Amino acid sequence: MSLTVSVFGTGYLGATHAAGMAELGHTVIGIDVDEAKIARLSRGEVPFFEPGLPELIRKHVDSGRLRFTTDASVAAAEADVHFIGVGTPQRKGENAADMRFVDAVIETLAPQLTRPSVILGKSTVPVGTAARLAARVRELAPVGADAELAWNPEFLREGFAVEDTLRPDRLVLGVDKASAGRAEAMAREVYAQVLDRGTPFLVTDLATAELVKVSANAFLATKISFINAIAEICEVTGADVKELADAIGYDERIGRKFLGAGLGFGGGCLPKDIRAFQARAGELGVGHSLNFLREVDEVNLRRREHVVGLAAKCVGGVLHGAKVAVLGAAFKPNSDDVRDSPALDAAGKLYLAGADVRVYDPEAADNARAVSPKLTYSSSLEEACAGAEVILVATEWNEFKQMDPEVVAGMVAARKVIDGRNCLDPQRWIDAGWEYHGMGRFA
Ligand SMILES: NC(=O)c1ccc[n+]([C@@H]2O[C@H](COP(=O)([O-])OP(=O)(O)OC[C@H]3O[C@@H](n4cnc5c(N)ncnc54)[C@H](O)[C@@H]3O)[C@@H](O)[C@H]2O)c1
Ligand SMILES: O=c1ccn([C@@H]2O[C@H](COP(=O)(O)OP(=O)(O)O[C@H]3O[C@H](CO)[C@@H](O)[C@H](O)[C@H]3O)[C@@H](O)[C@H]2O)c(=O)[nH]1
Repeated sequence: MSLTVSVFGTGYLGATHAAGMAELGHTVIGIDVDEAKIARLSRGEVPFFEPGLPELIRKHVDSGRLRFTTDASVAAAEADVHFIGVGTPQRKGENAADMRFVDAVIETLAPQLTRPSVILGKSTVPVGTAARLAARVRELAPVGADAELAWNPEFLREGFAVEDTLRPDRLVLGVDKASAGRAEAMAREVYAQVLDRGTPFLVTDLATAELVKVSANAFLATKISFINAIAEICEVTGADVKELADAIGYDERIGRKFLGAGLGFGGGCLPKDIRAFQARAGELGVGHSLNFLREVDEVNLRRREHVVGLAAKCVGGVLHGAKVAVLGAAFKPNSDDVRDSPALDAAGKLYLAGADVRVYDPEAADNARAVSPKLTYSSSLEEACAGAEVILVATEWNEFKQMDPEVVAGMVAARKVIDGRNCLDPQRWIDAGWEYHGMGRFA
């Protein structure tokens, strides 16, 4: 059945979710407080880089099934179900999540709910948030208990956001067990097409659903820091972390995915989510349970220092005045997101050490310039590498993986490369006369 759906927040998650819901056959209203973003989306333009999303947004804006507005009352009047996909960033100077945006949606929307409705939260939130908001909705909504709130965490990956939205590994729904069950029935209708394919659908209580999300991200972050800690050992023993990861990854209990050693994890999710999780555990009096996440964070941040140290070694110990090409600014390829990007952080550290840094990223330069305006950005690989004394590959874009070491040799002042993502073929670069440094291999 076709429903009318609203999505509050049209950022990386919300815009993709809105387009995905339209693709599933629903009529969708995307709502944001950012007027410029809404204006662009209304023209069928996507304000960020996400493969496949522009096509999907344009398709459904053109068909009339997807529209965008800053007016929340349109959603309240028309939609059967409201998704919340606004940001929950790290609070300045603290580990905890900033809940202002989620709270603002509830305070704006709930008083306007004059007909039976369901609110499904998708944002990543501290455990306990959904129960608090469910009570607040009952208090504020003119329809009272006929407005139900449930939590439906999102697991999409940037770069694969459309695919992950339309074909998720699983759907999780946390419901208020005391409610009338409207939320579960509505979620089953919204996701009918996805469920018909046999996608696992787990219905839990509110706290479990919230914890599933942050536990998944904590596990992924831990897996990456585990292999990076092993990489540190490989670096002092001459062992090869990639061969090691292959070998342990064949054990199905371990698995090869997320054992990519390198510059570590960044982005708008993993770093802030492990910090918010620790903060929440502390509030609950069980901070000790997640002490290991502090170490996960520390291992991760050490990788950024490590590449700066390697770059210094490559230029004879003195970074001041040394020409360094940093290839990549996005936190991962196929995204223009620079939130907590290891690439940009490493570039900033090199700059602060006095290096003459040139950053090149095929998609993320504008976002990078906005957060790190003092860095120098190149508009091509050639421009960044011209005269470089060392190259740091910081994001594994295809353009960098496919570089021909013979060709790049013609651009640089010295054949020295740091492969911060272990994405180059070391032997090929060594054969072309390069000094090659990997992460946890060819150290
Ligand atoms: N980015 C991802 O890949 C991803 C995946 C899963 C979960 N999440 C979670 O989803 C949430 C959103 O993340 P994001 O990356 O899309 O953030 P984002 O910053 O890209 O987007 C958030 C949007 O919310 C808008 N907003 C703020 N206040 C609002 C309000 N009161 N009403 C309407 N819109 C409002 C902002 O203007 C912005 O456009 C976070 O909790 C994040 O942890 C993100
Ligand atoms: O083996 C690996 C895998 C990833 N990374 C890094 O880890 C970060 C995060 O990567 P990824 O998880 O692919 O990106 P996100 O798009 O941030 O997705 C994560 O965060 C989202 C927001 O919560 C969740 O929905 C996703 O399931 C979860 O994978 C990036 O900097 C990667 O470079 C590594 O260093 N080594």
